[in-house]
Amino acid sequence: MKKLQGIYEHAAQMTAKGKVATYIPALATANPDAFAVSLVSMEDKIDFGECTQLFTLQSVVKVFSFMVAMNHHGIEEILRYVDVEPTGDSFDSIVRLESHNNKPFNPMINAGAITVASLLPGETMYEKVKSVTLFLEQIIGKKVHIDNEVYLSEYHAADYNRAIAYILQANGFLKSNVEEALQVYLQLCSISVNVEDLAKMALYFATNGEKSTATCSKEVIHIAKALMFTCGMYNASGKFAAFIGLPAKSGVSGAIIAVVKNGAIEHLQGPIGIGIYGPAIDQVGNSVAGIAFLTQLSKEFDLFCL
Ligand SMILES: NC(=O)CC[C@H](N)C(=O)O
Repeated sequence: MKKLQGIYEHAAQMTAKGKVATYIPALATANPDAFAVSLVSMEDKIDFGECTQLFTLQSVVKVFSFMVAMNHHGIEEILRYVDVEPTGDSFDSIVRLESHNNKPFNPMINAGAITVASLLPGETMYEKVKSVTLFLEQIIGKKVHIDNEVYLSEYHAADYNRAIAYILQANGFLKSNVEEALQVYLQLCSISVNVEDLAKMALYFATNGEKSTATCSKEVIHIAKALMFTCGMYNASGKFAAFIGLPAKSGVSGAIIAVVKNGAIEHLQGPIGIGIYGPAIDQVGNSVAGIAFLTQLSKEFDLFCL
């Protein structure tokens, strides 16, 4: 345990180098020094820091809503609305909505995720949100709730996302109206979890969902993992793939999931899911302590997946 403890303690010091997100007012109240990590295998788990602390998923949810939409409509249909190509731009960038036939480049950027939100199964906003929360509840094994304060806070500061949604609608990529797509998207971003929940979400990918009641085709899980590897860490995804080498997804709340298909970390063996919460983020939007932790962890325990 000593090596892992050392990696955690070293990374915890890095929180000072980041800042909590403030563009969503409710996120600005997070404790910048918070840093919690959970690692789970099929048999065991290791936790560091305050593991019961709740926070919102933010962009981490994008992977799961994409999977629910693909499971429902089929891969080919979803690919008509959103591509699987990295952008190298920031997650909220609007510039490429005028290239590439106006199609969102991938479901990990806001444009793609808002499109996916409009495609979720269900007639109403409530049913669309429910389709994703149910999927997550099956993966985590407990009920999840939406943090209404964070949702409303972002909803009232959502000009940028609303602008993206209007462009998408004008170009024929939304299956619902702008407000509904936006509300579904923002409610999904506001799903509240702790790091152990995140670790279980990551373990789902590590095991290809094999022992879970959350059904998803293997092909969809593969696509989701490939997207995490190529686009999961915003416009730092290339560096993350090159220097850490794990499929991962982050959110501006400071959440990260990282997937170890087959590893040995202290007494954990085989598929391992990693969940991280460190709200002090860098300029790209990734948890500074989280990146520091995963960089050293991957190196010390030889986790590079390729
Ligand atoms: N990168 C993120 O986590 C972004 C999610 C956030 N809800 C937004 O749309 O801006």
